[in-house]
Amino acid sequence: MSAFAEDAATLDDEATSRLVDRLATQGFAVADGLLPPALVAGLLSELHGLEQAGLLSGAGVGRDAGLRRDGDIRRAAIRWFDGGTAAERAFLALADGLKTAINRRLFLGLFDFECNFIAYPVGGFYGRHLDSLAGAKNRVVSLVAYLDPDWSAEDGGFLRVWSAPDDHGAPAEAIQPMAGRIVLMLSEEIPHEVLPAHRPRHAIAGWWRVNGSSANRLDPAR
Ligand SMILES: O=C(O)CCC(=O)C(=O)O
Ligand SMILES: [Fe+2]
Repeated sequence: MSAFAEDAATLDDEATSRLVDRLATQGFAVADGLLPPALVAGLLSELHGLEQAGLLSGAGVGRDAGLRRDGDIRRAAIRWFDGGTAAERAFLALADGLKTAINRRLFLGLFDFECNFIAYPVGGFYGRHLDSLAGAKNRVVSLVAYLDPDWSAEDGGFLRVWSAPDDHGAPAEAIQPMAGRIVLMLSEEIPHEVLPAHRPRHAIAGWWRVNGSSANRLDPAR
């Protein structure tokens, strides 16, 4: 019955290879139109349901350890995917297709994928960070997907990205979190931040990791 049957969601080959090319040359890449609109709507309504049911954690009120740990850098609430809905499974299937395309182009040996919903309240933000800390070779490529329709520039919440860990100049790009837009970043290379959102902001963030045995041989052939 769902409009996003798992097997119906396939990636457009050309758009995917353009995206992965830009990831390879630039360290990050943005694409619109790869996620089917019905899937984006389904994921947003799932996230709204989780919010209403009080099933997100770290909602910015300082009650749990996770929030105390990063409360200064992030004001948002999350929920890990458990693959329990058709929308999650369809998204994971698309992520798997992206993984194949990235591995083919960059030889990164991406292996598994973890991902969470993120809900930023009004005033929510995420300070500048790298998704993978130096020395911890875990997260190699980051994927962010945006879910909110009609996001305007006045709504804030831009994702600012820099081109290298030691780049403290002006951001390379400020990405407006439009519904259906996805962003890929090399997790160890691209610092990024989420500017304060002026309306509730809904996203998915996921990370591909390498498996243990290849974790010390990260060498994008470029
Ligand atoms: O919400 C976003 O745009 C980015 C989220 C992010 O950077 C993260 O979860 O690591
Ligand atoms: Fe991040």
